[in-house]
Amino acid sequence: MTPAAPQKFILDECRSDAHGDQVKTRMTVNPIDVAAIIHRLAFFDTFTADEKCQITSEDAHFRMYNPGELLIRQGSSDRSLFIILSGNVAVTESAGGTLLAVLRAGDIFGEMAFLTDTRRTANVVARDAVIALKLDHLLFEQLSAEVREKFKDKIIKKLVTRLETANKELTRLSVMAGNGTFQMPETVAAPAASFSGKPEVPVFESGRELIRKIVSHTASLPAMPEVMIKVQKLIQLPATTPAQLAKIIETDPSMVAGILKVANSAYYGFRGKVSTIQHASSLFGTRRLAELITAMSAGGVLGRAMDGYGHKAGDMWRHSILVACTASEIAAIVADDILDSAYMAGLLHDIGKIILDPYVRERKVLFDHYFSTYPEKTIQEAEGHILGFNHAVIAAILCEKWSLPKSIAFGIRNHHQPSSAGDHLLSHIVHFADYLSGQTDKERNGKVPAKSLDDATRSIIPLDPDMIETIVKKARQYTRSLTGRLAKR
Ligand SMILES: Nc1ncnc2c1ncn2[C@@H]1O[C@@H]2COP(=O)(O)O[C@H]2[C@H]1O
Repeated sequence: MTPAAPQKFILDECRSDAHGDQVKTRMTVNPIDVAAIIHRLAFFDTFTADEKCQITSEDAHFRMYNPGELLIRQGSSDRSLFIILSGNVAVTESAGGTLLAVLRAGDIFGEMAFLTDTRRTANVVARDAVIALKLDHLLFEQLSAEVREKFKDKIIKKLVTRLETANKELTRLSVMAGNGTFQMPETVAAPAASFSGKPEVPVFESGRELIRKIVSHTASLPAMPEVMIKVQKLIQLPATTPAQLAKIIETDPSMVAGILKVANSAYYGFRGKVSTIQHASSLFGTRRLAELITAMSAGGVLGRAMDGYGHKAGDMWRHSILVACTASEIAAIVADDILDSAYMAGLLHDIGKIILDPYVRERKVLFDHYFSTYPEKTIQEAEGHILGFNHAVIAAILCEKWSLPKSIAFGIRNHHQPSSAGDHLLSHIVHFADYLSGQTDKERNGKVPAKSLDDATRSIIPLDPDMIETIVKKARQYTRSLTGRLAKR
């Protein structure tokens, strides 16, 4: 059956002006095109050709929206119903910016306010160029009783499908949170959305959506500290001297004090008091000085308190320095050509947590419940179950933004499952260093679950117990000399 094409057809293109107000431009569109779209959409398959013609009459409101344009604002009180003819829209909720759904051609939205005369429950934003049929009450009342009934049937079907999707999402979350054995806490197991108001329970984006969101917002990720950038540039040049490195920090009194404190610590055991940065830099030499400045400059980013992970200010910085030193001590034994990379990868191995912290905090109830069910599980296992990926995976995004060498990004990416990195030595070194540092953390704070050492790492880096004891001792002293305290999570 061929649908009757409307006689005349006008599209309103909506744009935001400089003040953010919506302005409409009318444009004529080939009616055959829209009639063809409507004919293809399953949504209209129960409508007769005459009924389709009624809908696409000259009074109908077909609209075009640009990518990013707001079709519905949460809390507003208009009551139109929308049917997407082409393009995609995102349904989000204002409080946490959570993505509730992505709707496509043939999907209907705005039915909640349309049916119940309540305020809009979510925002609806065009993801790309969208053409939609917008039916307000006036237009709806002008349609024949049969057509109105068919619309109502479609709305009911959509609501049923949406409820099924919400139920499936809840089941998926509970399965992800523990291979089907982990039960969601009461508050989370409640129905995801009542459709008569705000969702009672937060509906979180899937792992894939979350990664997409993070990747599309890289501008908001922390920048590499200025001092670190300068050090990285200088150490690429073979002729760089300790004095040139010292110049970077000599106007920063807290950095100078930090370097002098390390120079006078038991870890280095230099003879006599070191009281100038020039003296300290000549004693340290280029590589050690570059490491120290890098570690200190990372304090601003790594030293933040992280509510989601329960790290107090300074906790992660101390742990990172412990892993950095342990990794470079291991590299000194097994591959001294990657000493610098080992230190850097060790220092930044947990940097993905900085990006994930707000999302972990948002899902705190899930994490708390996971750990109360499985106290021996590690944070990366909890992330895998709840988010679908762990912080090491997400660290690669920041490594790219900071233009770090690919090998460092790869070593960080694989530090929790080094066997997936084959014989990539840096991945095994960072894993070994994190494992040994985890033991220090556990000694200091019994609540930290023990990390296990991958068998592949054990055979690729066969350290004997004496070597391990020496490495751990040196790394603890080094961390103490830099931070004043031992690493503690
Ligand atoms: N979880 C959800 N999944 C899909 N669409 C939704 C969801 N929550 C709200 N919406 C749609 O977003 C619209 C916002 O305006 P209304 O509240 O009128 O109607 C709402 C629904 O059509």
